[in-house]
Amino acid sequence: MTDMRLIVVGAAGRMGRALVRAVVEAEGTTLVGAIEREGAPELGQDAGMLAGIGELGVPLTDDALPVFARADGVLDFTTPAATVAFSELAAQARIAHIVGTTGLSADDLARLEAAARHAVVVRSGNMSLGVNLLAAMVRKVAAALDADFDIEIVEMHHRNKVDAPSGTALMLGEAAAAGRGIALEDHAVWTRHGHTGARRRGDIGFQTLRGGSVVGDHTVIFAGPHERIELRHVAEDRSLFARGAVKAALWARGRKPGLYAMADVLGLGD
Ligand SMILES: NC(=O)C1=CN([C@@H]2O[C@H](COP(=O)(O)OP(=O)(O)OC[C@H]3O[C@@H](n4cnc5c(N)ncnc54)[C@H](OP(=O)(O)O)[C@@H]3O)[C@@H](O)[C@H]2O)C=CC1
Ligand SMILES: O=C(O)C1=N[C@H](C(=O)O)C[C@H](O)C1
Repeated sequence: MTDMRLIVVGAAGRMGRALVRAVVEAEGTTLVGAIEREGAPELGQDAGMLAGIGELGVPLTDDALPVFARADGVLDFTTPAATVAFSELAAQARIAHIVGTTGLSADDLARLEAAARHAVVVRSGNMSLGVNLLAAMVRKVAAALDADFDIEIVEMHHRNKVDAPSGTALMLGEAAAAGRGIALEDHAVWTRHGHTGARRRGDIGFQTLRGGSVVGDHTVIFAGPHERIELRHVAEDRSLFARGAVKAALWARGRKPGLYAMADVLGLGD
């Protein structure tokens, strides 16, 4: 089979550069385009040079349309607004859209779902094997324990992260809620400050830490009477997420249009 032709959007970003390296390193994929936002200072620069792997002959451009027309898939770790716009382009071009962007609103998600009627969309708040396994474990543990065990989710990320809680923390919260058979939005506690009163039975709490260069730490705590279970994942390098995204693109090739999750790619679905 010929190589899958991939585009990286947001190619000058932290994840964008890791994605360029992952596409070049993977077997069966070729980088055919690198997109950045209009006015970005990196436009015209070579994607490989920016990613620290030498010249690839792929200059960064803000003219997405012709690039989408010659690709099979797009890897997108950008911003919610950009991701929604790229989902429409990917749907028109009928190419796979791999979405790692977090902080999407309900309206953004509805627009991704609409795009997924025409093309394959794989979306996950975390593309690593470890976190997707962790989510499956959290669901099982939450199903096995009753509300005598209080669930708290703690995450820490680098100082430049703009959304909170992290997409991964939300995923883990959804997994815990699914295990318990409750709706997360009815039980989530996003912040605590001041005289909060005692903890409400069955709530799922979120704590967000930001600082330094932390790639991504997540802990799910089940705190019961006289004992505590803590399930933890530590991401050590962004290449982890980038390799997951390339794996998702290869999995998406030739598949029916629809909205899929990384759990589908990894065979961890229900
Ligand atoms: N699902 C997962 O496994 C992971 C998800 N993420 C998520 O990925 C996203 C990006 O993270 P990160 O790389 O750290 O962020 P960065 O800010 O470093 O990168 C985002 C890039 O997208 C660019 N961009 C913004 N708008 C557009 C546009 N319209 N067209 C093209 N490019 C655009 C930005 O340009 P500029 O800066 O010039 O605005 C920037 O270069 C976040 O939502 C993060 O949470 C991160 C890691 C793993
Ligand atoms: O912004 C990041 O850096 C990360 N974002 C994702 C999230 O919001 O969970 C995944 C990873 O933890 C890194």
